[in-house]
Amino acid sequence: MAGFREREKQYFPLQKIQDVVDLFKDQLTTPDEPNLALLSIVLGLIENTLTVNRALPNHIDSSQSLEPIFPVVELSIVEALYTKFVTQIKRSVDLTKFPDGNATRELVKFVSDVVWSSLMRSYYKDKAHLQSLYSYLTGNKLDCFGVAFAVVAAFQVLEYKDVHLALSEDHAWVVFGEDLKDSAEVTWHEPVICTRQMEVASIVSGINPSINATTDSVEMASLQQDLLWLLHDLGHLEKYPMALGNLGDLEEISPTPGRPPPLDLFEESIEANKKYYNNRHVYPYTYLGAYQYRNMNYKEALQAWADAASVVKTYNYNRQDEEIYKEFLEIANDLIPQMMKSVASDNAARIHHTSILYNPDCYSNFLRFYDGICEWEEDSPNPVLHITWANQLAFSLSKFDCSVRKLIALPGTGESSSSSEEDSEEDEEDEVNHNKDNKKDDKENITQTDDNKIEKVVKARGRRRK
Ligand SMILES: CC1(C)CN=C(N2CCN(c3ncnc4sc(CCF)cc34)CC2)S1
Repeated sequence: MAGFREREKQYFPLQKIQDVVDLFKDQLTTPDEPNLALLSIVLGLIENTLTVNRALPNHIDSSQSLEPIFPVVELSIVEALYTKFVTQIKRSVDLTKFPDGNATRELVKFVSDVVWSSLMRSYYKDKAHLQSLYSYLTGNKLDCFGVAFAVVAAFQVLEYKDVHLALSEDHAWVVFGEDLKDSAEVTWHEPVICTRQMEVASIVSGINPSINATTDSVEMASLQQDLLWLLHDLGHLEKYPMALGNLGDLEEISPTPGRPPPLDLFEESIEANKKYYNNRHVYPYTYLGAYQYRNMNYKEALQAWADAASVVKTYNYNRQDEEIYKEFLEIANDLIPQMMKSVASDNAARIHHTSILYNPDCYSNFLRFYDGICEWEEDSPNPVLHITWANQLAFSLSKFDCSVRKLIALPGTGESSSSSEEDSEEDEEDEVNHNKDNKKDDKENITQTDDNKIEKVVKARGRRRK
C-alpha cells in the first residue's frame, strides 16, 4: 500500500471535527478498504492532544475567547507516522517465506511477535489512551485491544484480506483463514467478528475522551459521537452491541437533535445481541440498567440487571472476565444498595405503597439478579461471592416490604399466592431443594422472609455447588 493518495491528502490539515468526519466518511464509502493505520493514527493524535498533552493556554484573560482547542492535524505528521508503521512491518516480514495468499497461524504468530517485540518492556497495560497506533508509534505502548488491532492493521499493510479483529466483551484477538474460525481463542462465546468497517467502528468506540477521573474532553466525546452516528447510518453498528451502547451513553450526555433517544439505542443493542449473538452478551443489559438507574427508573433498572444476570449465569466465571465481574460487583454492592436507601427514605412512596419495595415484580427481578450471579459462580473455577456480597444482599433484601417477601410464585403457573407465615421449615427446605432440581427454570422464585433465611438460600446454593 503506497503512501497517501490525493484521496486522503485532500482532507488535510484537519482543523475541526467535521474535517475528521469527512475523512472517515470518504474512507468508509470507498470501493476499497478503509485505511486502518491512517484512521487509528489520526484518532490517536487528536485524543492525545485533547486528553493527555492538553496544550492549554497558560492564562485565560478576558479577551481570549474560549475557542475549542481542537488540534490542527497536519498531513506531514500523520504521513511520517504512517510511513514509520508501513516500513517497520514490511521490513520485518519476509513474505517470500509465506507464498500462500491466505494468512497462516505461523504468519499471524510472526506478525504478532513483530508488534510485541517493539513494545516497551514494562508499562501499566490498563492505562488510558494506549489503544491506538499513535500510542504504538510514539510511545511503544499498547493495551490488549491495541495489540490485536495493530496486528490486523499490519496485515492490511501486507495486503491480506482474511485477517480480522475478533471482540468479546472483555477481550480482543485476531481471527484469520477461510471462515475466520482459526484463532488461538476458543473459550469465548459469540465474539464480534469484524469487517474492515467494524474495525473502524472498534477504534471509534474505543476513543477515550477522559482527561482525568472526573473530566472528559467535550471535543473528543463530540467527535466520537459524530463518528458513531456516521457508522450507524452506514449500517456498521448493526452487529456491534457495545458500540450501540456506547452511543446511547453519549446521547444521554449530549442529545443530538433529530436523533432517537438513548433508550432506542440500548434497545437496538439488546436486539443485536439476540439476533446475532444468541443473547450471550451481558453489556447491552448493563448499559440499559445503568441508564435506568441514573434516571431513577428503578423498576426498569432491576429488570435490566436481572436480564444481565440471566445471561451471565450460563457462563463459568474465570479470571479473564474481570471487567464483567467488576460490573456485577458495582451493581450488587453499590448501585442496588444506593437505590434501596433512596427509595426507603421516600416516605410518600412508602405511605402509598407505590415504591419498588412493595412491588412483587421488582422483588422477583431482585431475586433473579442474585440467582443468576449464584449460578454464574456455580461450577466456576474462580469464586465470585464473598462476605460483602452476602452483607449487601441482606441489606437490600431487608428493605423490601414483608408483604412482597411472602409471595411465592407457583411452579409454572406464573400465579403467586401469599404463603402463611407458618410455613414449616421443611416446606421451605423442600422449596429450596425443589428449586435446585429446576435450577434452569428461573420463573420460579422462592422467597425468604427474614435474614436467617438468607443463610438458607446461600447454604442451599452451597449444597448445589458441591
Ligand atoms: C455497561 C458498561 C460498563 C459501559 N461501558 C462498557 N464498555 C465500554 C466499551 N467497551 C467496548 N466498546 C467497544 N468495543 C469493545 S471491544 C472490548 C473488549 C476489549 F477489547 C471492549 C469494547 C467495553 C465495554 S460496558
